[in-house]
Amino acid sequence: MLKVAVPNKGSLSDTASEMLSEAGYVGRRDPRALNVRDERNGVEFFYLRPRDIATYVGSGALDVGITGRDLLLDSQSPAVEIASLDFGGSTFRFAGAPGRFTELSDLNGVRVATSYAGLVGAFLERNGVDAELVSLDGAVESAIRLGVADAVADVVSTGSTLRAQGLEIFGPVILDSTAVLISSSTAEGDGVATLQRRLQGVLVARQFVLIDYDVPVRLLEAATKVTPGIESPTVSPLQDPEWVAVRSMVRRKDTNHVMDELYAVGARAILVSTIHAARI
Ligand SMILES: Nc1ncnc2c1ncn2[C@@H]1O[C@H](COP(=O)(O)OP(=O)(O)OP(=O)(O)O)[C@@H](O)[C@H]1O
Ligand SMILES: O=P(O)(O)OC[C@H]1O[C@H](OP(=O)(O)OP(=O)(O)O)[C@H](O)[C@@H]1O
Ligand SMILES: [Mg+2]
Repeated sequence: MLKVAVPNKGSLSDTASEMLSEAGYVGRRDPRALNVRDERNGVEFFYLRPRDIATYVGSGALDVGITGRDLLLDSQSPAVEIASLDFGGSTFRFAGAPGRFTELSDLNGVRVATSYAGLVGAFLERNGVDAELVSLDGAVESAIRLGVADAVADVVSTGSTLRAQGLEIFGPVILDSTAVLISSSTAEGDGVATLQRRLQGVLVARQFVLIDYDVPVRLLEAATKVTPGIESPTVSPLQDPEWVAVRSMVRRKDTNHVMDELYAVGARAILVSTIHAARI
């Protein structure tokens, strides 16, 4: 059985479980269950703290897992990222009192609070900065006001936590993070490939829509430039020999722009439908 680690709490847990369920796997009914066996798919899910997932997967105790790229790097585990899952996006940044710091080298000799000491320590070392790390469990933005640090390094999503504390981002981006699928460097085989393909299919179904339209044959080339699809658009004959029907996949976020452009080119009867599931 393929052993898969899933976040049991925190920002990544709901979407990770939703994606697995959309990919056809059995989820947990009891929110406190620590593991669930999905016999039909030959997978056992282990619900673990996101911070611990890279440790379990890196040790080979579990085959694959869903966690954050920042947590994977922080753990310094030998697990490897095998796919980006396109949710839980954040950046990892330094922040301090407005005007106090302008560049990375200003951190020499100061105290930096973080709950990602592995990630931040490695970044500072790579960049030749000698700062004192203060390791905290969370809510690190309070560390400056409370006097235990001069700067912080933390996850920034909307930036509202930093703003609320009156702190200002400075210095380079430490990391762009997202939820990722990780595997033990030794894990391979059909189970992992199937899981990866299924999750990829969920991403495609979430990110793309299907667009259908009719267009005069003489305008086909211009129209298919707007909707080139993933491989190539499907073009079908219509009863009227001067018109064809076209079907193509389009990024969901571009839908309305694409419809406007198609209409301007001369396409008509433009219909958009959602994709329920996909295997690309
Ligand atoms: N506000 C956020 N928006 C998006 N992703 C986030 C956010 N906060 C944390 N993450 C991501 O979630 C992962 C951290 O998981 P974690 O379980 O620690 O989440 P959490 O929300 O901090 O939970 P908790 O603080 O309750 O432990 C990291 O990969 C991080 O990049
Ligand atoms: O940029 P924002 O949208 O404000 O999000 C960033 C905040 O979210 C996370 O905090 P969380 O709620 O996980 O609390 P924690 O610091 O205790 O982990 C993170 O540690 C930041 O503090
Ligand atoms: Mg947190």
